[in-house]
Amino acid sequence: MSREIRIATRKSALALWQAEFVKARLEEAHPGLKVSLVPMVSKGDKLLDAPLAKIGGKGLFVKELETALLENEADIAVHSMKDVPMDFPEGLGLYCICEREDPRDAFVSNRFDSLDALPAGSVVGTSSLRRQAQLLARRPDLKIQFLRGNVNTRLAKLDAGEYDAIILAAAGLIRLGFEDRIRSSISVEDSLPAGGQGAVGIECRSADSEIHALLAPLHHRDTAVRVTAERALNKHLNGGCQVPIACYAVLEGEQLWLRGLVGQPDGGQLLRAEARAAVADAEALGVKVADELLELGAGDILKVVYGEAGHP
Ligand SMILES: NCc1[nH]cc(CCC(=O)O)c1CC(=O)O
Repeated sequence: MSREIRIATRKSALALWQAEFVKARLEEAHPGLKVSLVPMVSKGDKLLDAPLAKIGGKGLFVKELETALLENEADIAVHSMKDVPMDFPEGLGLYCICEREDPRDAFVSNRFDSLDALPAGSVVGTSSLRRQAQLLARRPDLKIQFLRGNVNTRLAKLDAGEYDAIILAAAGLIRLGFEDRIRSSISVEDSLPAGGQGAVGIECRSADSEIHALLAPLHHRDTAVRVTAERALNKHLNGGCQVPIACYAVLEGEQLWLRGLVGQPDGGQLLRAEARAAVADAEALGVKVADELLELGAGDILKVVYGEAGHP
């Protein structure tokens, strides 16, 4: 194989880890293949200090990478599936989803072992409305304080004493070698994850069949069907990881079980729905659970959130 594969990637530690992971897997699957990284600074990284929901627009982290693909400056882009918008620009698509890492949220603290061990009034850092809604529903006494930045920055802010605990995706911590910082994993029952959490996906040009074939050994079918159902739910609710929508699918044999949740950011109300369907109906399952959430009143909650975040 004479061709080189160029991977467009953000420069954050997690993005670089994921790009290096895909590079290593590609080299392993295709001995002799040349794979290189094309690091770029994304608009989301430049705006790391502003609340994401307020600067608005899904996929802030993704756009620059897509431009590089369209302008043929790179061949593939590696994404956290949780951050990938539902729709792709003309000429691009998602052609590979790798095996999912731990999908749960993780409780990280230097003083306490778990959420339940936090004294009343403790300060918990997260800027995810999804995490905030579920935390406050269970522990209305907690104070949620805004926390952004990449994984290293967030841990540094915890260590500086600004928070009693912070909540992060377990997957990011594990990938970056910070597994020992996880004091307890929060069950999916207590904190339903964001759609796609823990999974890495690969975007490339739709016409580049040579790349599609090279990516095939990295594709993990079980993860892909689960994430397909989750993304269908998100898409139907016009959601992303910056809104209080959670969803999580698991396989029970050849049957998919999808749970979804929409919550008021203050935890006052959590709407839940779930359903099962055959793997072949993954997308329809996502739409079905989303529709059930809408019937329960999810639209009213999301209208307020989108309004505040400046969405249409
Ligand atoms: N929204 C940021 C983001 N996007 C992906 C991950 C890491 C975990 C994953 O792959 O889902 C994180 C950090 C976090 O939420 O703690």
